[in-house]
This record gives sequence, C-alpha cells and structure tokens, in this order.
Amino acid sequence: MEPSSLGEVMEVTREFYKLPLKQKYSNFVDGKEFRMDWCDRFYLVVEPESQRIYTLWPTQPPSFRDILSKYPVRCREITNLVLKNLAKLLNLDREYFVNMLDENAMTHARFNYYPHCPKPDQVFGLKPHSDATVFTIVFVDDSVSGLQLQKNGVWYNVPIVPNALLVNMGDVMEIMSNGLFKSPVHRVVTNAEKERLSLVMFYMMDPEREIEPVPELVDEKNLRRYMKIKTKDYIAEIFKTFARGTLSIDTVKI
Ligand SMILES: O=C(O)CCC(=O)C(=O)O
Ligand SMILES: [Fe+2]
Repeated sequence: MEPSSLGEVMEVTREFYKLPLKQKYSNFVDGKEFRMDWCDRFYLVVEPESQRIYTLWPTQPPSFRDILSKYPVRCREITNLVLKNLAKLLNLDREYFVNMLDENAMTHARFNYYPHCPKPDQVFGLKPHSDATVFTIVFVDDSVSGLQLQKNGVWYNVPIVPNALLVNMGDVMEIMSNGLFKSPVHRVVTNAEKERLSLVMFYMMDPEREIEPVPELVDEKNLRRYMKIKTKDYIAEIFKTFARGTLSIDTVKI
C-alpha cells in the first residue's frame, strides 16, 4: 500500500482521538479475577458494506468516512493474496480460504488508543490474547512501540517498520490448518510517557459458518486437534475468555 494512503489512515485515527467530543475513559480495575486494559477501543463494522452503521461513523475529521471506506478495499486485496498463498502451502485449492470469507463474512475495524500510563508495570494496554479471527491486519503506531509477541514462553517486541502492515494469523486459521499454522499470543504494554495508536482490521467468517479442521489435513497420522464450533459461538466465547484472561482457542482443543 502506498505510504501516502497509510499516512492518511493513521492521521484520521489520530485526529479522531484528539477530538474533545470523544469521551475518553481509561479503566484501571484491579481485581483478583478481572483486570481491565489501559486503552480506549472503538469498533466499526466495515464489511459487508450492507451492515455498516453509518450513524456510528464519526463525522469528524471530515475525511474519516472517505479514507475509512477506501482502506478496507486495499486491506482485502492483501488478505486475499496472503490467504491464497497459505492455501497453496497446505496443498489446498488456492481459493480455499478466500472462499471462506464470502459475502456474509464480517470485517471489523478497531481503533485502539493507549493513553500514557502512570503505572505501566501494573496494567496492560491489552492483555495477552490471540485473535479469534481468520486473519488480522494491524497498522501499528509509527513511533511508539508496545506490541509484543510470545514465542516459547518469551515475549518479543514487534519492531516498528515504517509504512508496513503487520499480518497476523488468527485462531480460525490455526483450527482449520489443524495446528499447522499458529495463532500467536500477543499483548500490548503501556508506556509511561507516550500515547500510542493502532488500527486493526479483523477478518471473520459468516457468523453462521462452522470452524473446523480442513478434512484433507486430518488422517490417521494427523489426528484432529480441534472441535467444530459455529463462528458466532466462538465469538461469544472470546468475550468470556478475554475478560478472564484465558485463551479462547483452548476451549476447542481436543
Ligand atoms: O495495538 C496493537 O498493536 C495490537 C492490538 C491487538 O492485538 C488487537 O486489537 O487485537
Ligand atoms: Fe490482537
């Protein structure tokens, strides 16, 4: 994607979060079972277009709508390209995963704003989680880091790469690939001095479609590792597990 279009997208996100009319509320609830995250989130359905609720779309800054209408189109091109190559890697029909994201598939845009935090050692910007999506495209802040990935129990900082988008495999791909692909656990740490922004595109299937390992990838040698679950039930699960700080994918592992 051209650096100029990416720059515009980050700029409208920044402008939006500067608006006084936006109610800013940061939560710090320190309980035994429940810990809120140090961030403001704003979700919009962007696809299917018929499900956009334009009354919720900010009218300020004035270019918000226009820019946020074009961005998903470009992200979809990236998604399709990567999904085709992932299917090829698994020796499946190249369109296999692309076809899962049919006309009823849901794409959410999530705008994350992490205010600077007076107690960065006590609260996360976003708790450890894996994305309950097919696929996620993250546009991270171009100057403040904070996103970390877990591998073999160790946390690694995700570097800031100018004008780059981060493509993240979600739980659905882990389940469908019967564990060949991994949906990485990640988190966002807070920063004592600086605020941070990100814009995340979440690709999910039609809520009525079922998630399960691709039959071609399961046999006597490669036993089935995940149960079947309807997309909408999996989404309902996320809200419970995220609040508890556990992983949704663990609920469908066999
Ligand atoms: O803010 C980020 O860099 C990542 C956000 C994220 O992981 C999410 O919204 O699921
Ligand atoms: Fe995430």
